[in-house]
Amino acid sequence: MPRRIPWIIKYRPKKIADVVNQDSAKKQFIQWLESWLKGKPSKKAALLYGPAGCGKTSLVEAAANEYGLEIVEMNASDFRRRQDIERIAKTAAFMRSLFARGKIILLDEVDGISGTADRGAIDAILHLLEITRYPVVMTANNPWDQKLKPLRDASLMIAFKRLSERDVIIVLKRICQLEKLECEDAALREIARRSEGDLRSAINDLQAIAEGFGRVTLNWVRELSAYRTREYAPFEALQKMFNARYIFQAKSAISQANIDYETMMIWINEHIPTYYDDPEEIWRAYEALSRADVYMGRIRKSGSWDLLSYVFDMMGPGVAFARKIYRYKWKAFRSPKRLQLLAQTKRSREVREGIAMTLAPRLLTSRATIKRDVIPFLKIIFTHAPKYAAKIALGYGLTEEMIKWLAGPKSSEVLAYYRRLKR
Ligand SMILES: Nc1ncnc2c1ncn2[C@@H]1O[C@H](COP(=O)(O)OP(=O)(O)OP(=O)(O)O)[C@@H](O)[C@H]1O
Repeated sequence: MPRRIPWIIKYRPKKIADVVNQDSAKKQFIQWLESWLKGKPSKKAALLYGPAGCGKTSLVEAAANEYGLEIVEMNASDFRRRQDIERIAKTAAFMRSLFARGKIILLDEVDGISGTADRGAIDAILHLLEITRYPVVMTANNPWDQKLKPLRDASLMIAFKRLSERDVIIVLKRICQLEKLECEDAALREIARRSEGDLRSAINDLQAIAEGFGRVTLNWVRELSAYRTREYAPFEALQKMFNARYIFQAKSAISQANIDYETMMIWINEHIPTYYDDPEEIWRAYEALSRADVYMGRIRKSGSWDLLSYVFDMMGPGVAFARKIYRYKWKAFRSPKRLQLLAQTKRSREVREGIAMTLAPRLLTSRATIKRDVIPFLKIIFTHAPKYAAKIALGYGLTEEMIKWLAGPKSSEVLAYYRRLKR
């Protein structure tokens, strides 16, 4: 599959003038930025707020481009990690060296913090504002949560408007021209109407249709939205994914499965050989799935959820288009063995977890250590020394279910002593 650049990246505004509409926001922002560059900022931070996909981040990027500034960026999921805030704070506090470029510190989606009940993150940002030598820009869809009041008070508040259908159509038309795409006006109007002013989603729809069908017609726009409105059971999602004719069908089948994407990955992993029998197709499908797994690993490590779209690209289209030619094949996709095993052992794993949770605070060690080092010893004691085991169970407050789990065939003996002691 050729490497695909998302159009929201390819057609990001490069200059301030490319940011459609938002004249008042642009004016306020540039005045504020210039006050910084002259060394006399009116406020240390600006908080750009407004609906999704209306140009907040785009304006910051375009301005940075025009003024030759570097963007140091963080998004809300990073705010919970203190060391990251400190890393930014250090960057912000250091003197500008002779050759270093000026910087803008961008804290995207600060409204993500309000849900975390994390006062520490707000304090860390306020501290950053005290020491910064660079302009700090925050963005939010909804900055009105009570928890964000200290940030509002410390910032110049700049409102962005929801883009009109007309604005959205202007941008879509430009992209169609640059991509030399055949586009029906009615189709662009429909994409714009459905986007409700979110240009990001409108551009993504345009790209999905263009790549799927080569032409942008009203019919294809309707087809795409019909695909979006359903949830699929996993076996149904696999059927649709493997038999998809178009990239967007494979992708939406996966993203609309009614299970989480990690479980979906287990389903796909098990069923690649169910669907494919050509070794090269199997190899290519696993290659794509392993890339999805690599992206998932990066998301888990860094919290960069914007990579999730690539996970879906690899799991869905990547696996489905591993085929050499298109042919419809109906296959029965059963629940993966690994999931069945996990379901069978679920209760047992819960009891083991319960023992670890009960013992960890008493033995002043981690749950992992209890599971690794302590439980195996307890099992030996519970199966060989019932009287002693009963005393341990009583002393540590283990439940009868936990005793049965630890004692196995000796359960009745240990329980008899335990009940006697309890009386
Ligand atoms: N006013 C605009 N003019 C031109 N392009 C825009 C505009 N608004 C959005 N876009 C396009 O949509 C994409 C997403 O926009 P952007 O990241 O600026 O949205 P945002 O307002 O920061 O949204 P969010 O609150 O969801 O982060 C950009 O890459 C750009 O291509």
